[in-house]
Amino acid sequence: MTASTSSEEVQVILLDIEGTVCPISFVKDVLFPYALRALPETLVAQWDNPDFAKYKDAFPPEYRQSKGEFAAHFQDLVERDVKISYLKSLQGYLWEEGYAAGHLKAPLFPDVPGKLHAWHQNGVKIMIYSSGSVPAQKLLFKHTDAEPSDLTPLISDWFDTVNAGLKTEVKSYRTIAESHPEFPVRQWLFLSDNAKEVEAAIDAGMRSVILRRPGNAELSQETIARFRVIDSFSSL
Ligand SMILES: CSCCC(=O)C(=O)COP(=O)(O)O
Ligand SMILES: [Mg+2]
Repeated sequence: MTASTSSEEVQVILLDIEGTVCPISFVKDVLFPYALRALPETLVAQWDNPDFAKYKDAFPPEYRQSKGEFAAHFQDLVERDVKISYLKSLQGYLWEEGYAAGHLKAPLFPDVPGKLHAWHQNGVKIMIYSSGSVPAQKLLFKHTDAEPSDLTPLISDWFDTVNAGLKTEVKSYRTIAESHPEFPVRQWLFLSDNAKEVEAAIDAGMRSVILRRPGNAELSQETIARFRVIDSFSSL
């Protein structure tokens, strides 16, 4: 494969989601509002359901006193785009029905499906690392606008803030690489829109490239000077 940024072959492509494989607007303007709208009805129906306890009880006790306080805290976290695991876990649960009913479908950047198939065919492992929960990641890749829509068979492993840690921390990338000791860390390539994430991955020993996608925040001159920046997976 040609994803190499040096002479050694890349064996694992580790992918961010938002701003890398799909537009930020899908997450911020479609997924987040969908979960906000679904929450009140879900709280009424599920508040005392033991199956819902794993989502509810993960919230701090001070926000579990009433449905109103719970919903207000949820909304505050979403508005501040806080990447905290108890929020991400509940969002994934709230999106489930939307994907199943066909109301949600992930719009991938046009170069993404073809490249995922090509990497997979060439034996390169594709893994995901997103702040979105692993169940939410699987929903997104199962329900894409690609043909075929379900791309989950192409993905070898999934990482989030629960099983790996925060995406801006070097130790998270070490944890991920160490979970697949068959691939030395220098054979991993992490693709993300976020310079802090890319820096952390490089500090952990991975290779890493920044995606500059339509709708992403503008990159600083310093970022452009320090890191390799591409506009499409076709450049790899
Ligand atoms: C798994 S789709 C939802 C993505 C999400 O909730 C999010 O916060 C995006 O974070 P990313 O790490 O993919 O940029
Ligand atoms: Mg991102």
